[in-house]
Amino acid sequence: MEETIGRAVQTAASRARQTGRPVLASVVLPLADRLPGGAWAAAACEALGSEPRVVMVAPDGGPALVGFGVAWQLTAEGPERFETVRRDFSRLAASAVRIAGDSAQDGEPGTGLVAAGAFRFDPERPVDPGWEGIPDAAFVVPRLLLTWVAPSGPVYLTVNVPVRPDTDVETAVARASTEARALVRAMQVAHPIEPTWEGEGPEGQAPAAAGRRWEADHVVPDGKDAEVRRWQARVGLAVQAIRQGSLDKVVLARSEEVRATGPFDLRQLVRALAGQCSSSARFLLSFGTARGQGWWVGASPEVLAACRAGTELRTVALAGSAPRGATPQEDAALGESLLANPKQQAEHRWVVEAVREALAPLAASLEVPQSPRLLKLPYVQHLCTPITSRLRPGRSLLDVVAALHPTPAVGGHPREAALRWLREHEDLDRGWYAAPVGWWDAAGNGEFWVAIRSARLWVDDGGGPIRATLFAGCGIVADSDPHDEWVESALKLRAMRQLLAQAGLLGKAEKEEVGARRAAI
Ligand SMILES: C=C(O[C@H]1C=CC=C(C(=O)O)[C@@H]1O)C(=O)O
Repeated sequence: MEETIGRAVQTAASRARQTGRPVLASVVLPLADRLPGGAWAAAACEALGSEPRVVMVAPDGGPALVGFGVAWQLTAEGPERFETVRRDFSRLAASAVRIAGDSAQDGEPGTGLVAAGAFRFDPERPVDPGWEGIPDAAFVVPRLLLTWVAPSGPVYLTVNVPVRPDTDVETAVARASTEARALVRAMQVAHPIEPTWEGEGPEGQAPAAAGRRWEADHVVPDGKDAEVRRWQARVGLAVQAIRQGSLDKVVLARSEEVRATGPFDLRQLVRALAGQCSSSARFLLSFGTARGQGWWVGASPEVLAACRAGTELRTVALAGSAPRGATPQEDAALGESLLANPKQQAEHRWVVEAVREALAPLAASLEVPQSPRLLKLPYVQHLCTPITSRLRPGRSLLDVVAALHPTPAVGGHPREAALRWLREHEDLDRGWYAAPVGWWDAAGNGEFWVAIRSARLWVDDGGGPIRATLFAGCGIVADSDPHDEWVESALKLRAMRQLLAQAGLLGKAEKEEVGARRAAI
């Protein structure tokens, strides 16, 4: 290992001295042939005692990435944020020294040069204090990166070393090798963490736990009347604007502030994330804010764009929601009526059409099913249309992300009218909520998800309990009912409340509910 890292750093140092600019040395090493599913979380929890900077786990057995430290940072501001980080990353990759050591495969998805991070939803909206100092695009190339190409497939370790013209090669190699060895040792003793509950039953099967059907009186907490009224008034305004013809659909979001009642342990949070619904992409990013240390976590069911080898493209239209039923019969009936509901179908169709339109110049041969299917999650079921295609030559995943965001699943239709309406009426800075979160690599692979079912956690500089802001939104169309939309948003917030409860951050009542769910499954 040390020899391979040494070779890469030595070459990068010569290149850096020649050009007078920093160069990244990147080495990919196979770590083990096979490690059981769930081990990605163990690595993050046990390794080094240092906290992971990024955790990104694709749904349903896609690649899982756990990154430590920062070798390179890519940031950008403003509407051009997608193009800026794409260009900066391409430059970085063009000058980098890359070695796939031993029997490591060059170009395995999510190995080597990988940038992981998040974008701001709307750079044109004024920034609230909670998001102050956080760039509109914030990506890192981690110093150490563990990649599970598939849950029980090979595991790779990438070591990235930034090398400046004046870097002392010996010191840089020794440091990188020591860090890498410590991580490998930690991995050997790490115990895989299996998900504590998978969250959803197989499609068509009703969830086993009682109480999954959240009626309005369960989800409207005491003392929140004023908030409910404010929300309903805003939904009313949106419906009015739609009926007057200024837009067809707008997705209205709200947030919920929670103060932790238990101590914060990042390992617990990562464990809880591992236990989240496996048909959602799990992500965790740690970042510094003006207020102190922060984390951005979520379990999103919505793929914005995923790409393999620079060509194969996958996205999904996800919009239209119903609760889960308490019995298989009720669950199936709720699903059937969602599929047959013209309001929900219209809400969904705007997304499918917008995806078609946005992809037309970027991708060829779009495959779009005639009608949506159901995606069943622990508390809600959605209308879902998976879309596949091939990128046209010269186009990149970041071009697709820029073109798709925000889809009418999180913004509205027409896009610009919806964004203008939101800037004026939504009393919330979404920050990274509902914006693309994900990673891409130098070999044309990458995955971006829409950061819904997400929460921002932070601890003030002075210490004290962790605070969390949970986000959820609902698509509003001409015949939306403000009360139903409140219930729907409360159901969506449940995913993150459960996560916080499982991480030991929320109180007894939430924990008991999780306990009941586990017992029932
Ligand atoms: C905006 C969110 O959900 C979107 C994704 C699926 C279904 C949605 C809906 O039915 O409104 C939303 O478009 C959210 O969860 O915060």
